[in-house]
Amino acid sequence: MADPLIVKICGIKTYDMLDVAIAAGADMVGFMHFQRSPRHVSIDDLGGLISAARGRIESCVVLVNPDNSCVAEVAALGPDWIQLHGPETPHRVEAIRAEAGVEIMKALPIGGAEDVARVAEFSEVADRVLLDAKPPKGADRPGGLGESFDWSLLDALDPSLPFMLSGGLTPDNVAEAINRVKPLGVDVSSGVERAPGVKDKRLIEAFIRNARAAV
Ligand SMILES: O=C(O)c1ccccc1N[C@@H]1O[C@H](COP(=O)(O)O)[C@@H](O)[C@H]1O
Repeated sequence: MADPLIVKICGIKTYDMLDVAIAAGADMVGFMHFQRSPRHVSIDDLGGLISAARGRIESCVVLVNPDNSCVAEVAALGPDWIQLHGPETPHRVEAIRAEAGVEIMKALPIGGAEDVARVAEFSEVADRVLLDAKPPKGADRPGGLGESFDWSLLDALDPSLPFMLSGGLTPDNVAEAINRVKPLGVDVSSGVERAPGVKDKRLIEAFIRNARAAV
C-alpha cells in the first residue's frame, strides 16, 4: 500500500486555527518565525502554540537563514521539525540539524532545471525536502507568496527521492497537483487564507478533504 499523504497547513498563528487544522485531519502545522511574514509568530507565542500542538499533531517552525542562537532558542521550545526556507547551503543545513537535534525540512526554490538538479544534495543532509516556487526578483520574502511553479520540471527528478510539494496550492488545484507530481505530502499557506495571514476554516477543511480524496 502507498504511504499516506502528509498534509501540512503552514502559517498558523492562533489556537483556534490550530484546532481547526487538527480537527480537519492535517498531519503537520507550520508556525512562521520570520519578521517580514504576515504570519510571523514571536518566540513567546511560539512556545504556547508548540505546546498546544504536542501529542496532537506534528509541529514545524519555519525559519529563514537563522543564526545559531535563533536555532537554539527555537529548538528549546521542542517543535518536531524546523523548516529552513532561506538560502542555507547543504553544509549549513547539516550543521543546523546537528545543533538543533530536531528533524529538518529544507525548502528549495524551483524555477528551472538547475534548481531540480540541486535537490539530491539537500536530500542527503535534511530529513525531508520541500519544493516551493522560486520567488520573483525583489520579493520581500522567500515563500508564502501563493505562487506555483511548472510542475513538469519535476519530471527530471530522481523518482527515488521523496519530497513535499508547496507553492500556490489551493483547495482547487491540490488534487491535480497530487495526481501530476505524486509528492510525499503537500504544504499550503496562502491558499487557505481569506487575506494575507488570516486563515479560513472552510478553506482549510476543503484543502484537506480534496487532498485526501485525490489519493
Ligand atoms: O508564509 C510566509 O510568509 C513565508 C515567509 C518566508 C518563508 C516561507 C514562507 N511560507 C512558506 O512558503 C510555502 C508556500 O506558501 P504558499 O502556500 O505558496 O503561500 C509554505 O511552506 C509556507 O509556509
